[in-house]
Order: sequence, then structure tokens, then C-alpha cells
Amino acid sequence: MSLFRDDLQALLNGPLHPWLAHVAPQLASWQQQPHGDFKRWQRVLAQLPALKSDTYQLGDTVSVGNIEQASDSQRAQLQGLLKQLMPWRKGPFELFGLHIDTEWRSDWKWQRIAPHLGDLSGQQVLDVGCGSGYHLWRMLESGADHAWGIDPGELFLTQFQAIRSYMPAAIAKRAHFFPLGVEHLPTQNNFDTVFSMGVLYHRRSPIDFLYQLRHQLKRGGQLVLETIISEGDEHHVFMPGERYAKMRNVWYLPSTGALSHWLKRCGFSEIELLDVSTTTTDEQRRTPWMENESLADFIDPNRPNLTIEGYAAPRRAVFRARRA
Ligand SMILES: Nc1ncnc2c1ncn2[C@@H]1O[C@H](C[S@+](CC[C@H]([NH3+])C(=O)[O-])CC(=O)[O-])[C@@H](O)[C@H]1O
Repeated sequence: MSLFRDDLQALLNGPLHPWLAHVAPQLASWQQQPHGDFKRWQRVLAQLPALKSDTYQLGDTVSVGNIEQASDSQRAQLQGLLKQLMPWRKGPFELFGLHIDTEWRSDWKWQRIAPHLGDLSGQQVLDVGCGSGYHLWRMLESGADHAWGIDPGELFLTQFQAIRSYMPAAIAKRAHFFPLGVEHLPTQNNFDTVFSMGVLYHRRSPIDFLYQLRHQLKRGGQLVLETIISEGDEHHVFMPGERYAKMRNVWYLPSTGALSHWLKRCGFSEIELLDVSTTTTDEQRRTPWMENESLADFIDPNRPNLTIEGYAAPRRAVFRARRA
């Protein structure tokens, strides 16, 4: 249990203590399974140079330390080790002058969302499908007391741990990541705000998913939902074939009208469409920290408004709603 000791302690001592009885046994059984590359990634983590700094920034580039606080050889060591945790998809981050240029400019997504959030001060917030945890740091910047992320991705967990290991203790102790799927969460209505960004289209049962998100919210709590959408009226939901933008696991792309209707049917009120934007190859692209294919390889080179399969290229909407 040592991997999550501090996080479970934070649960025990805070308003989320009812969560502990449910989450602790799941993490215990998670740790008993063999994790393939996870042990190798954890060995990389253990070798990271012991650098310390009180300088940090939870802004567009989430960063710790500055260039003067590490020698060139320490920075080279840091780079060599962090590159073993590639691909880095969600960021950007900077550690002691080393810039981690991730596949996604996740800061752009946050810029579309943050102005609408209101004050998160004193809140317990949950990010379902949090990736590397980049947005958890931004949620703390927006005032959240504690930001809790869940994501089954074990490489994402390791990347989160790497960044957190350099954060000053007062900040680090407010950000948490559990390698769990949404389906593992109890129905306990614990959170003030629940975020789920980029996950709905991966769910085979989007209505069940919306209920699962609702079950995490206190009465009156807010949901921030971001997902790929399709064009059409409130009756229109698009299901692609085997692949969409080369992704195998894309199921339902509702129109904004249909998604609004789903939210209402699932017990949400005050439903607001905050933003619609087309994902560009400036926002999602190959970098030295993610050398695999990226959006430019997923869209038709001659018709950039279409995916390689001939479907409408990804457009994403952000909704805010309240648990009635
Ligand atoms: N059952 C599940 N439960 C929870 N998470 C899951 C599950 N299955 C997959 N995921 C996770 O959902 C995330 C979706 S990526 C969005 C990241 C971030 N939110 C972003 O907005 O940049 C979307 C994208 O980049 O296409 C991945 O990290 C999965 O591991």
C-alpha cells in the first residue's frame, strides 16, 4: 500500500473519508497484479535526481525549479530518465529548465474551460480519466483544496508521480492519482466538481457513464464534461466504424443537442454549452517527447476537415451542468 500511503492518509483525514473503505481494497488488489512495464517505470522513477526547489508554477506550463537550480549534467540525467517514460501525451511541464513538450497542448483545453469554472476554493474535485494529471495541477491553481484523479493508465500514473516528486510538499499533498476506472468508483456523492474530459467517446455505455459521473457529485455539484461531438440536431448521434481518426475505441459522438438531452435525462440541470472547437494539428502533434503518429496522421491530407476514414474531423464541446 506504500505507493498510495499519503493519498489514503489524506482521504482518512479529510471530508472524503467515506471513500477510503472502498478505494483502499481496490488499490491493494491492484498492487498485487503483475503490471508488465510498470515495475520498469517505477525503477526509472526511483533513479530521478534528488533536486529540490520552492519555485513552482501551476500555470500553462506546470513547472518546478529553474535552470540555475540544477547543473547541466543533472538536467541531462533528468531528461534521459524522463524520456524512458515516453510517450508524454498531456502537458506541458517544465522541471529545472527542462521543457517537456507533450503531444497535447492541454493548456489550450484548460484555457477554454477555466474562465467558466467559478471559484473552486475549498472544493474536493475529481478528474475522471485524468491522463498524466496535468489538469489536476490546474485545478489546484483554480483554488481546489484537493484534486483527485483517476485513470487506469499506469504510464500516466508514473508520469504524475515524477512531476509530483518535485513539487513542494504543500502542493504535492493536495494532488492525488489512483489507477482506477470510473466503473470502480462507489456511488457516494462526495465531490463538489467532477471533470471528465476526453473520455465519454471511449465509453461503450455513455448513459451509464453519465450516471457514474453523477454518482460522484454532491447535490448541486457541477460537472464539467468535454467530448468529441458530431454535427446534427438533438436526435443525432454518430457511431463511426471500427476506427475513428485511427482510434479503435470510439463509440458515440452525440450532437451538442443530443448530449444536452442526455444530461437532462441523467438528472442534470442548468446545462450550459461553454465551448465548441475543432482540434488542430497545433494543439495535438508529434514532438520529441511523443514520437508516434499524431493528429496530422489521422486526418485526410487533402481534406483536413475529414479524418483518414472520411468522417468529420474531431470537434470537441465543453458542457457544464449541475447535479439536480
Ligand atoms: N474506464 C475508465 N475510467 C477512467 N478513465 C479511463 C477509462 N478508460 C480510459 N480512461 C482514460 O481516459 C483518458 C482519455 S484521454 C483524455 C485525458 C485528459 N482528461 C485530457 O482531457 O487531456 C483522451 C484522448 O486523449 O483521446 C485516458 O487517459 C484513458 O486512460
